[in-house]
Amino acid sequence: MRDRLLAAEKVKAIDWRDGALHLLDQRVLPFEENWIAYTSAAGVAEAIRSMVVRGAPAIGISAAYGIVLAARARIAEGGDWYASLEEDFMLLADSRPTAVNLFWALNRMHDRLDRLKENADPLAALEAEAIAIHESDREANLTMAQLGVDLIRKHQGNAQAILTHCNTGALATGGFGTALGVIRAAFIEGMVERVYADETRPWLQGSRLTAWELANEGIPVTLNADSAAAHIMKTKGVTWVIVGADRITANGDVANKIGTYQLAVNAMHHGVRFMVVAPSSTIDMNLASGDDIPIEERDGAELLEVGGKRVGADVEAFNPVFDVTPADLIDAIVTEKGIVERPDTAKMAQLMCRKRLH
Ligand SMILES: CSC[C@H]1O[C@H](OP(=O)(O)O)[C@H](O)[C@@H]1O
Repeated sequence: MRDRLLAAEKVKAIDWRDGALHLLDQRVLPFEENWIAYTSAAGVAEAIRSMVVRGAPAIGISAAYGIVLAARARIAEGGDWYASLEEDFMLLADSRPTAVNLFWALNRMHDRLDRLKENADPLAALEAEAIAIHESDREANLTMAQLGVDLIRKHQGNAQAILTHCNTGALATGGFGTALGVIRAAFIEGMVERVYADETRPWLQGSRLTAWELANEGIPVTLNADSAAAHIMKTKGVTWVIVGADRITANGDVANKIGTYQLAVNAMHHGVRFMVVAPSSTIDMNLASGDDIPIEERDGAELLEVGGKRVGADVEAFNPVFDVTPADLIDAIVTEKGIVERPDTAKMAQLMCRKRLH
């Protein structure tokens, strides 16, 4: 199956080349495909904050390359570059609060720096680490896609209709996608009749990004309002809700795009299985439960405007962009280390002790 999946890799959001980080500007997709080149940590931090690049794994990968850019600049400045680099680590860490992949990637880059051998070339080491983070996410995507398909086969044989939320595809990751990677693989294996994609207000990752990715590959996708999801589960033969994650805590609670929690409640009510797909870089064993996850609130203008056009009255707008789904509403968490069905603290701890499967 892996070869079939590799052949299906079409879109990418991140490109490290000629010593610069090139990001596909996701604020203007699907209407424009515009790449922006970044050569500074400050630029990458702003790209993450303003969602030029978004998606938990993609944010972490971009931040890792941001540290390479920062180290190059600090070394060129002269002086104690190691100390001054801390400022760039903090700048990138402050870009968005919820996706733990950002902090996982920055910690991994810092750890590489701290393990530098005497007389080693710091730039070469940091660049190799960032590329390894990128490549390992791509590999994790492929492993999770195969595991997710096996899980669907185990429970359904064929997945008639799947509902998904936000964008968890190539645009949110280092390659094939997390939840959307499972959906892509299931389609390739002839197991998907239709994908229902929540538009995912207010930033419209579903209608602008997921619908674009799936339509480009001939995967049957129907766009729906977020508020139609429960009715679709009730009337359209949906067998799985498959979503991504931005942070999974030690007990299996999952922070993901706002609207995920209500999908899980509705899935439980309608007997629809609920799958979360995320690499282990999304698992934060330092947090006991989802109550401790910082939930990003963005500018209310994102609710009051679409495409720069006002769509709401002049009132205060509350715009939390993530919510937390409790573990007891989740049927399975699929990672590159394996699957946890009916997650709990003990099972999550066992998972994190495992090696990657591929
Ligand atoms: C592959 S995980 C993508 C994850 O990130 C999204 O959030 P955002 O678009 O705000 O970065 C959403 O929560 C997705 O599930």
